[in-house]
Amino acid sequence: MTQIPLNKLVIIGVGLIGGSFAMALRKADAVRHIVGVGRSRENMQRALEQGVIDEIAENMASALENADLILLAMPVGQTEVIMTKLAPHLQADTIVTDAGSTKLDVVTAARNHLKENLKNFVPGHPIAGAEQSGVRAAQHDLYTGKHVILTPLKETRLDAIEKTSILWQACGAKVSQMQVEAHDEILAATSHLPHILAFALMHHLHQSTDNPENLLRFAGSGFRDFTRIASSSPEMWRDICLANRKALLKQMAKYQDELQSLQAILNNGDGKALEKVFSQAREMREDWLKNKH
Ligand SMILES: NC(=O)c1ccc[n+]([C@@H]2O[C@H](COP(=O)([O-])OP(=O)(O)OC[C@H]3O[C@@H](n4cnc5c(N)ncnc54)[C@H](O)[C@@H]3O)[C@@H](O)[C@H]2O)c1
Ligand SMILES: O=C(O)C(=O)C[C@]1(C(=O)O)C=C[C@@H](O)C=C1
Repeated sequence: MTQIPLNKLVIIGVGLIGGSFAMALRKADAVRHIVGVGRSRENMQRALEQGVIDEIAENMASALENADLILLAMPVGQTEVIMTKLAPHLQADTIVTDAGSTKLDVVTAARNHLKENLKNFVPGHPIAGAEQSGVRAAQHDLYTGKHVILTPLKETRLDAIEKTSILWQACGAKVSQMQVEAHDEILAATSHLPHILAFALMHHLHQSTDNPENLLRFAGSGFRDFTRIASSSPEMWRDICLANRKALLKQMAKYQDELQSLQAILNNGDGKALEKVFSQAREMREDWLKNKH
């Protein structure tokens, strides 16, 4: 009989991401017992009833006792407080990993709080998700075929990285490694900027009309595609934008330059220049779709 990789898994923040990790590992027969640590009693009760977790933690000490692996899957703004709470109860061989969308802030919190257990910390980020949140939205196949980026520290134990990779692979994901700073720069461009643009567009429309129903009555699928991610959790995106604000502000400044350049082209009625920009943009997107793996 093959050995089950995890005897006890602890999920802190049993929402879309933590819940989906639990469901995927259970489906893969990779875990025996799952304990959830939560903020809202209602969400935790639902997680228990859905069979996503086996137990709601009474307190951090009992939750962490004999844990093989802890996944932090709450909004990144909660990382400091959670690390402060879990650090005193960590056992020497428990792996701690996370799913946060930003990495420098999370790694800094780990350096501040995990002390001798820093070697057990494997920072991670699944590039998979949705605009819905809460355990109700969790799915066992959320990570199938998706990338997971690990940003291990120089102190991280190799076997902890290996184990975390194996677990994400058991969820169906493709695991890569990256430097923390590179991660935050890249994700500012491909995830954080698009989200802030989608929120900004909806907010701009909200501010620009007294009659939103009338304005949006004939909005079509293009509008739906562009604004889907503006339905995402405001709390989660507040935390991400603040945590990665340096890289995000750089992207926003460049994006404003792009808009200004398009404004000038339009002012000049320069159809040739407009078509050139659109062609380059389309080509890049088509190549990405073709090569996506
Ligand atoms: N949603 C996405 O698309 C996506 C993708 C990749 C990574 N992430 C990251 O994963 C994490 C979770 O995102 P999500 O989409 O699952 O959010 P979510 O809102 O669905 O779940 C987060 C859960 O954490 C709980 N929580 C909040 N504060 C807590 C605390 N102090 N202690 C314990 N539980 C607490 C909330 O009650 C909620 O159930 C975030 O850090 C986010 O940046 C999200
Ligand atoms: O599909 C979505 O709704 C997402 O926003 C997922 C998405 C993204 O692609 O930007 C959001 C945040 C993450 O940290 C990773 C993935």
